[in-house]
Amino acid sequence: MLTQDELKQQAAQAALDDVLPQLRPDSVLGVGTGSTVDRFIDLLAPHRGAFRAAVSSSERSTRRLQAAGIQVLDLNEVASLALYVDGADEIDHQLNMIKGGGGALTREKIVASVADRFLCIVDESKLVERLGGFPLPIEVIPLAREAVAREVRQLGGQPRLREGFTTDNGNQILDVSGLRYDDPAEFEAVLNNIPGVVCCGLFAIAGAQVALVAGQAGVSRLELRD
Ligand SMILES: O=C[C@H](O)[C@H](O)[C@H](O)COP(=O)(O)O
Repeated sequence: MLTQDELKQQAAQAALDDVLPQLRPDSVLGVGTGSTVDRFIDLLAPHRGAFRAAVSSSERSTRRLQAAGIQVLDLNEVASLALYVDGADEIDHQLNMIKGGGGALTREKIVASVADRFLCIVDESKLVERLGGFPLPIEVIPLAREAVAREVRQLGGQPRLREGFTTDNGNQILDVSGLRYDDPAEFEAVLNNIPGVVCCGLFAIAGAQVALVAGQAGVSRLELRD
């Protein structure tokens, strides 16, 4: 029986196998955040000569990429990204995701939005029939924290401030449990519309195109048709 850490390693290896043939000397790769992506970065390090640079979605990943000798570009310096690789806290079979367990959701959503293709790497514990078991992270402007919390309660959620945590953007996170929604993209838009919400951890308006899910029986590939 493989441990969750071993499955994350397998997902990262599968991502590397997927990504490497696509890299060109001028390629810039979008890189997400989290323990699964950390493994991907470590596997990518020996191949740093095969591509130009990365765009990172967090200070944490930037430090790890730079320590691996991979150049990190500011997103403003990049006109397009062919590919973005990131983990998720939950993913459903339509490749909608909940992200932000590590608090990097806003930069992740921005970098992902620039990329042509989102490759999600997860262990099988993250694959769910319906999103919502994992409390939904919402990044908020600090002065709007209570106002957003009230709105979220109106929507049926129970918000909880992530104590002692500040995002890379200087904001706070509300982790919201108890939310029920049938249409993740529609609900993402509702949350986006609350004043003071910087970003919510639902990635459904633009989800992943491909997911590599590492399980006891191997890595399966879930792909959305265009
Ligand atoms: O903010 C963090 C990100 O959204 C991560 O992609 C997510 O939390 C999954 O992280 P991990 O690979 O550590 O489970």
